Amino acid sequence: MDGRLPDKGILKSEALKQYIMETTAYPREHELLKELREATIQRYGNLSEMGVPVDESLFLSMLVKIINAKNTIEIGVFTGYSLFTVALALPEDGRITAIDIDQAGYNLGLEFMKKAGVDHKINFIQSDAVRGLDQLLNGEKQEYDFAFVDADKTNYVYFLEKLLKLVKVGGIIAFDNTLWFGTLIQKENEVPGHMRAYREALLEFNKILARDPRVEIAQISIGDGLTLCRRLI
Ligand SMILES: C[S@@+](CC[C@H](N)C(=O)[O-])C[C@H]1O[C@@H](n2cnc3c(N)ncnc32)[C@H](O)[C@@H]1O
Repeated sequence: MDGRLPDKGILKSEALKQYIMETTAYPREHELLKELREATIQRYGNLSEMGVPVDESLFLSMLVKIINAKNTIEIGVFTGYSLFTVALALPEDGRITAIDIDQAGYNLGLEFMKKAGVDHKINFIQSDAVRGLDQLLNGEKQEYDFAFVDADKTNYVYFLEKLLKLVKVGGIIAFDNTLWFGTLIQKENEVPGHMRAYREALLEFNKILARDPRVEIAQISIGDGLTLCRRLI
């Protein structure tokens, strides 16, 4: 993703966003997640916005615990804020398979995951996710309890198809950025050019999900929009 991004998130009141962060998110942020967030800003500047926001991380952490997830998968790691969140939330013998085409971001996050003693739960695969998921499907049969998808939005339909084979019935597939900075309700010409392809893809993806009988869905208005899909069949 290149070019400057508008302020992240669907909440358009900066004051309310700040209130949420300061009252309920930052006070509960794990010290090492905070350190990773700061290191990400230092290294990546404006692109650090790609990491999930702190309030969404707290939500993901609670969700993973509520469903007693043990074996999970993540598509789109960057420096690993969401990966580290899930690694902390999993039990000691929990496992996350994480796929990203880029390894440099992950290497930054790994330092902090090692400090927290959760790196043994992570199996990082440097690969294009389309190829990575195909390899997982062709390998030893695994059943995942939870999947978090935060990679290229033009492939969300493809990721859904593959994950519906990898995540167990009753498991959750969470798709991030499904409201794409709130641009889905804007006219195309009001949206910065570099954000239009993902806007188009997400408009289509949300429609496809709404009529897919294989999943129960819930659109969560947190961060940049998070859609939970529970596999039904
Ligand atoms: C929004 S960032 C992920 C942020 C991360 N979840 C976090 O909380 O820090 C998207 C990541 O997806 C990766 N990515 C994009 N398209 C991909 C693809 N087709 N296959 C694998 N990785 C991809 C990018 O390299 C980038 O690191």
